[in-house]
Amino acid sequence: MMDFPELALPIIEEMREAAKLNPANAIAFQGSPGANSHRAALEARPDMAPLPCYGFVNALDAVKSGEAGQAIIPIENSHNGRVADIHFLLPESGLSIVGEYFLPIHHALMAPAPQKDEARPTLKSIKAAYSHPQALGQSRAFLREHDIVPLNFIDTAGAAAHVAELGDPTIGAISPAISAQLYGLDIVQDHVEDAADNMTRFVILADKPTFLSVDPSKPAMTTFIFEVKNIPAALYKVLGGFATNGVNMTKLESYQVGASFSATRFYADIIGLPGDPAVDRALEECAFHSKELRILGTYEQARKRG
Ligand SMILES: O=C(O)C(=O)Cc1ccccc1
Repeated sequence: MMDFPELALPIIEEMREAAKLNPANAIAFQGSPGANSHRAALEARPDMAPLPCYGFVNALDAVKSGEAGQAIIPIENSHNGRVADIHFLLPESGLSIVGEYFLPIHHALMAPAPQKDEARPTLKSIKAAYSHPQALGQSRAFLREHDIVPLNFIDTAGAAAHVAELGDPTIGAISPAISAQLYGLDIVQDHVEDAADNMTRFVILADKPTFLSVDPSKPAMTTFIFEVKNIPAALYKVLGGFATNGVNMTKLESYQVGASFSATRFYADIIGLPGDPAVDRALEECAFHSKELRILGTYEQARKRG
């Protein structure tokens, strides 16, 4: 299936109409109404109209085509690692990171409400549950403990709508509690995430960087990708530049480019912004040892680091 569940369509249509009134003031997110990304959009940009998009690529395309002024995308989770493959998507999209947002995440297990004199769904009666792979990963121990088979769906709220459409009381969804209300499901158990401090970091994207509007007196982050030259110790030398200039790197991830497995690209976050002499020197050294260096964005910290 390459489209939203039918049950979600009336709400989506309403949200699309609202976003169309002023596209520059719309913020695209991936998933059906009620998804975590929807809540992140409402909290991070309360004055903007959230625009639901089926996949991450559709959310980025909405910004590129001018249907939305910004997009909000989950990139990493405190307990389950990478979320969207933003490493691939973002450099290709040509968009810039203009902000970040941290959202505490809670999941509920829900299932179709009983018809007439049917029994209410219980932990024992649910055999399988649909959700976004991240939500399933964040509830792994809970699912195992209750012998519930995890089934992938493109987003958590869409999973809830899908389960409501299936109407099978043995098949549940792991989704934010609000989805139960939106799609008419029963909450079997709330807070099924394995870690109470489950947190997801989102990035906010736009077609123009906000580098010049970042207040230099406020703590900022800079995100960039680089591909080191294929010589021994190139990464060591790049990191040396950040070390000697006292620039704090808070994230470094590697990923393969193409099928040769010899070209490794890195995705990094540092504290600070270009224009600061220490950051400029470290980035210059990084560029010297790299085939490619691209800044994806400089933005104010949503949360103090270090
Ligand atoms: O499917 C959703 O609800 C999303 O927004 C993606 C997601 C899933 C789990 C945690 C954070 C974000």
